[in-house]
Amino acid sequence: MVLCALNRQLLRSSSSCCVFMARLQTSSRRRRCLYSSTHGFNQEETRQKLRAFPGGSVDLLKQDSGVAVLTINNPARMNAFSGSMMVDLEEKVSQLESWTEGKGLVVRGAAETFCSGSDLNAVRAISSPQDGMKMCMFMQDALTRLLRLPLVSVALVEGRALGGGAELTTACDFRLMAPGSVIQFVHKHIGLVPGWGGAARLVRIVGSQNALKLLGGAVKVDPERGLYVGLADGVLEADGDAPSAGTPLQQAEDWLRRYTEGPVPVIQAVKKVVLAGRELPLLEALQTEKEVFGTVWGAPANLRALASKSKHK
Ligand SMILES: CC[C@H](C(=O)O)C(=O)SCCNC(=O)CCNC(=O)[C@H](O)C(C)(C)COP(=O)(O)OP(=O)(O)OC[C@H]1O[C@@H](n2cnc3c(N)ncnc32)[C@H](O)[C@@H]1OP(=O)(O)O
Repeated sequence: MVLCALNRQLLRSSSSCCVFMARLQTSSRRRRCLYSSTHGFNQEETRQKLRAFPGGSVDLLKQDSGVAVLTINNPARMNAFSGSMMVDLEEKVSQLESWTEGKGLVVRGAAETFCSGSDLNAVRAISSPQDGMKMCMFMQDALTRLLRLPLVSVALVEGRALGGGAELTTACDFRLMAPGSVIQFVHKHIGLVPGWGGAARLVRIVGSQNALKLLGGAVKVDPERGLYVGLADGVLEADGDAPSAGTPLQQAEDWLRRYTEGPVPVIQAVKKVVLAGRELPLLEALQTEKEVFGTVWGAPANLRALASKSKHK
């Protein structure tokens, strides 16, 4: 009887793991958005509404190394997200979802500061609660898909990452902080809570007690505290201390290289199996791991490695 139940569970998990794999592999335009009309959400309609709040840009540089750089670019507003930048972000995530040669991603802000969240002028102008919710759902979808990219991603935090900017750092696999930088979930100070998925991701990164402290206390997280609570994965060298270390972007790319060195299909497979382990119940995660394993077993990188005599350190 137990075996039958397990078989039924495996069958159920097999179908949902295929859905998970399909979600990872469908082309970006066909990818299912987190929200639909049943939630009162229409992505194209929201895109048009957001475009009514112009300013700044989100720029994407895809490099031959397989590492892309996404820059939040609105320095006159401390890289605050205008409405059109939210649309830009979603479009760049779509491009990255279709980038078959991608292995890594650095997310950073222009002019040596990260991002100060939503453009408060746009927030004030987004009058109706319904439109506020649509912005929230639009950004939750974009940031969830950013985190689900089959790329190893790192947020390069210089200056300040505030509000939605702090939430954006949690939509990357890792966070590197420059000396003097601050990640602060300031939402409480404006009578809000995170809305772009930052609370759900923060609990998974630092645990519920630390998340409650960082949100409830709107705590200024400097590099030392970031390392202590597990929000930061590394601290950059200060410019003057080690000129050989290079610019903050060079340091971030050097740091990322150890986790993206290798064939594209293998690095993408690594991210997919970790994603499954992070998001799925055990049996579905195991099924997805099996599916992903099947894509690399006997593939060129595997056969080349088996044919070579070199020992792996
Ligand atoms: C779910 C996300 C959430 C939501 O949408 O509900 C949010 O993210 S709400 C926004 C949360 N962010 C903030 O509350 C940060 C607001 N900004 C500041 O606290 C300061 O500007 C700071 C600390 C980022 C920088 O202070 P500093 O004194 O160094 O510079 P200024 O304040 O003079 O800022 C320079 C210039 O940038 C404009 N600015 C900065 N942040 C924003 C922003 N979020 N929206 C719009 N504009 C912003 C600021 O107004 C200055 O412009 P100026 O024309 O000189 O007034």
